[in-house]
Amino acid sequence: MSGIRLEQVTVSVPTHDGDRRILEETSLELTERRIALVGPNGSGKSTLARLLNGLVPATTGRVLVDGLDVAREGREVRRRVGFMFTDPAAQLVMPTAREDVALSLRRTHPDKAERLAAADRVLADFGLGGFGDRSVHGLSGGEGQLLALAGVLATEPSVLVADEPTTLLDLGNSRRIGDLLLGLPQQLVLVTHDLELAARCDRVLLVRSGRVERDGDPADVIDHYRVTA
Ligand SMILES: Nc1ncnc2c1ncn2[C@@H]1O[C@H](COP(=O)(O)OP(=O)(O)OP(=O)(O)O)[C@@H](O)[C@H]1O
Repeated sequence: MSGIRLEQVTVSVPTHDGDRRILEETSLELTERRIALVGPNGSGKSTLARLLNGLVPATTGRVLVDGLDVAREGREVRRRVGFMFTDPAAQLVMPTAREDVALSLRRTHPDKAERLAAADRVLADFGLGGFGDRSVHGLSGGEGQLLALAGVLATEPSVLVADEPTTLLDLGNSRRIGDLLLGLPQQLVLVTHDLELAARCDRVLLVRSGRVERDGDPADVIDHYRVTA
């Protein structure tokens, strides 16, 4: 299992009346396979998640993934850390489903014909067998999220960070994607408002007002969140 380490990390953003701290000093060691970040809107969950692949830079402190400093070795870190957005439209960039997955396979399959054939196999593995020629814009929310997950996993990341991946989905698709994510062999860092899903993780962090307020056993942390929400 890979290891994520935050060393005295803060995040501040510039505003019209000076810098605003959106993540207070945070030090963490994340080694469990499935980790959920829960907490109120605007508490800093996405900020914490985005630090892990450099989408948000640390203002002070360091973020390390498998010993690699995200600020210095961003390229190598992004190879290891896949990121899944709430809205699949944010990450589906090619015209068709096949081409979109193929884009993720560039490194492992330099030959184009082989790459497209491999993309079809990936689509079939995700239950999207007949979708190769479909436009990425014409997919339903659940199909789009499945395709986004197929694409990010095709890059063979050792960590998957998923920012509210089930928020836009109906109950059935939400379960399907949730089950898929929790069953992955990779380390998963999941931002979610779905407390049932969070409860199935190995560790839960409650983020509130830019700090990790509780951290540990899912049932304990979720109970605390419920009574203090
Ligand atoms: N680039 C930015 N510039 C200014 N403020 C920002 C920026 N990014 C985040 N913030 C603010 O930082 C706070 C934390 O945002 P963040 O997106 O991390 O919260 P969150 O817990 O993921 O929220 P939600 O559950 O609503 O998605 C919010 O008040 C947000 O408005």
